[in-house]
Amino acid sequence: MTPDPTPFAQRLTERSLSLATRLCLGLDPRPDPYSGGRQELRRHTLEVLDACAPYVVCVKPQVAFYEALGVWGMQVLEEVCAAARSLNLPIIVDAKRGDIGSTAAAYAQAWLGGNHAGDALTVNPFLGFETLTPFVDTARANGGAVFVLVKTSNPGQADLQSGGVSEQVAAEVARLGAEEGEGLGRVGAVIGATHPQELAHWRAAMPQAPLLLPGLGAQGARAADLVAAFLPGGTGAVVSASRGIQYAAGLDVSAAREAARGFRDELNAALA
Ligand SMILES: O=C(O)c1cc(=O)[nH]c(=O)n1[C@@H]1O[C@H](COP(=O)(O)O)[C@@H](O)[C@H]1O
Repeated sequence: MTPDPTPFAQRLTERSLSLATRLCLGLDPRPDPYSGGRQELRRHTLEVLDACAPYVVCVKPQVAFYEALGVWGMQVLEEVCAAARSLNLPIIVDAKRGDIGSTAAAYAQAWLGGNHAGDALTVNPFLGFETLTPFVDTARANGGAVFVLVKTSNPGQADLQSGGVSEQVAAEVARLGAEEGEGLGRVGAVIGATHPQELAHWRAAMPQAPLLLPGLGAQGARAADLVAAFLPGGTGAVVSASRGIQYAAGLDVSAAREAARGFRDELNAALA
């Protein structure tokens, strides 16, 4: 698979502006709702992708949901990524990887390398900034990007992410972005959409970072509260929802489409 040569952030911006959307479709298939078994899960997930594609900037499969289904699940992930590619949808693989440098290099090769499943990857900085290098280098070589966890959406994030730790990670993201030159770079940041009062701060701290804001819908974040995360012109950030779209009304694919359309419209109205 030949990677798209256009830098990832540019792909996001172009698609965002041409389709007037800032929504990222999370695809996290859970086994419970499918009385028809695995094939129903596979078919439904692909149908939701197809139905929602016109309303979203990009797609974000969380790999845990596919890993939990074993080898078969990983094949479904490959299918989801192949379908997204054929729809020209940028793919953020949400795997939150991080390890010592040599292992990080293997993770980077797995998720961002030549046979990559995706274009961008969420990465965990807990093992130190030196361990981000293989991810950033591999993303650079493939036109991809990384999204570094800076301030996650969950209540328990405060245990480890307060006390200046997130500030240090943000400073490193900003430093890496500055190395890239002008404009949005290939090193982005994850900021939970559940922290609306902090968004202006994080946007200013990482001026060149594309931001990924998860937490819309099921975790209680609201589109109207997220404007401060965006750059002028309403670019520079994408907001993701998973359960709130795929399972908006059971397994009803039309309801998933309407949920995606609704989130898109709410984000656009907030930014108008
Ligand atoms: O990196 C992420 O996407 C992420 C970071 C974060 O801080 N919080 C968070 O919820 N996520 C992911 O975003 C998705 C949220 O799913 P929903 O709560 O169903 O919309 C899941 O795939 C989470 O793993």
